[in-house]
Amino acid sequence: MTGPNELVDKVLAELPDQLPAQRWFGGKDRPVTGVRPLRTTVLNAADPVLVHVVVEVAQGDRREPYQLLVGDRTDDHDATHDAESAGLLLDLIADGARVDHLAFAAEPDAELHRGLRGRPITSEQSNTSLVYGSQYILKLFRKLTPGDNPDLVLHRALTAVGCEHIARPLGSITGTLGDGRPTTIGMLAQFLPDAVDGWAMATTSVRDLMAEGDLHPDEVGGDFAGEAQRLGHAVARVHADLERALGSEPAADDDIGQTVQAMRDRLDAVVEDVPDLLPYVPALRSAFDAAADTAGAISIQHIHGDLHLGQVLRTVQGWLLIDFEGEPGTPVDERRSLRSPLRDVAGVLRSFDYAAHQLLVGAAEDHQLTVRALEWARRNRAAFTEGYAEAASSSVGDPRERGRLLRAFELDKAVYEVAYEHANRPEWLTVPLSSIARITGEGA
Ligand SMILES: Nc1ncnc2c1ncn2[C@@H]1O[C@H](COP(=O)(O)OP(=O)(O)O)[C@@H](O)[C@H]1O
Ligand SMILES: O=P(O)(O)O[C@H]1O[C@H](CO)[C@@H](O[C@H]2O[C@H](CO)[C@@H](O)[C@H](O)[C@H]2O)[C@H](O)[C@H]1O
Repeated sequence: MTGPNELVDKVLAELPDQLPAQRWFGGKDRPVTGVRPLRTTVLNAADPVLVHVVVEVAQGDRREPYQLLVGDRTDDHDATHDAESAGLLLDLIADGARVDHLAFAAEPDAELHRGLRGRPITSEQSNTSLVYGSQYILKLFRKLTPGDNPDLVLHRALTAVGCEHIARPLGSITGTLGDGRPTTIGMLAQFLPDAVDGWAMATTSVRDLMAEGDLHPDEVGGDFAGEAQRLGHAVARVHADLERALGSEPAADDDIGQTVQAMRDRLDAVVEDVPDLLPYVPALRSAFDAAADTAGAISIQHIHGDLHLGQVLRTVQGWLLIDFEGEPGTPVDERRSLRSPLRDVAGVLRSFDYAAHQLLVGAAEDHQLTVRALEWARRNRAAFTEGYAEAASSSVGDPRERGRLLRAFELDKAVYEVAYEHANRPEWLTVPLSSIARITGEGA
């Protein structure tokens, strides 16, 4: 039998080669130059061996902490793939256990069942989520950001005001990184077994449309516009609940100036890594400048920060928003700051564009399908903004009346996506790039 220390040594020795293949590893854009353990905590010494490890991944000057769960039950020693090891984590939360620097806790009024086995969800994303029966989902944040994770903070705030469009938070795991700051490393929430994510629903609708080449989006059975409008209601209500829970304030001229400056800075940074963006830089800059000149009075508050169709779930009780962590590639202080809710609206609008065009990636040019994709995106974007306007709080108002600012947020998001796709899914780079070409009118 291999002991905890030997296992950890083996895993750490193999990690530099294995990281680039992990969906959750956010540094695929440059080589891993080193991995060193920061904290190693044995959660179970034997049968199954379960060790929590915080590692620091170095990529040249960039150094970032990630968490691993190491075990002896699976060939790759990733204990998140072992049902019994995953079950131990839930039991530790239910028990309110403390092991070394790790504090496991249930939320104050949550009554948790022990003894359930856990399985990783198949659609692995930036983090690793484990599902227990049809009851709970535990998200283990892979890249660790010192401090309370906005996902947990905003879920708690929304629960406190009775928000109906989120999954209830049920527990947490907190650790301590190098500087001694408590850091959220896991969040347990109510699992919605009947949920279908918005991306799956939207892309099914697009597929149905593409299969009926000569019909328009409002003529096919899988029309999504009604759902898009209801999603608009849900997003507006979550914004109103966040405002009720945590307040809002009018943005000062400085804030708008800084927001637009951050867009320009992001553009400068991304174009360095992705020269394909170069032809669009002048048009992007003037769209950002136009937003600065015309922003007028805007209200800022806590927002979702990375809203897209993969972050919304359709359940029998309506649309829910998940994953309030913000963009994984954005500095955490910016993610925790007060921002315009129009940013989230822009995120969903981008997502409709993605859903419409993803089937065309790598396919031969087909005029008919290109026109249908544009029609689908236009119809659903309009339905979503209409729904949002119907339910928006008075401080946010109708996004359609903030055209230039919304366009700038959309383009800024598309620039972020260029960086994200370059680092994670290079074959998808054409999706945000062709959107930028369309929106700025600079040709594809
Ligand atoms: N409460 C929930 N009920 C059902 N499924 C969920 C729930 N929360 C998340 N999921 C599923 O897990 C996936 C990943 O969750 P998410 O919070 O977006 O993690 P990540 O930060 O890794 O992107 C989602 O796309 C969704 O399919
Ligand atoms: O869900 P995450 O927090 O991991 O968000 C990251 O990954 C997303 C992709 O999984 C990425 O979203 C982009 O692709 C989506 C389709 O897969 C599309 O619906 C979104 O509009 C588009 O932004 C997201 O940007 C990234 O932060």
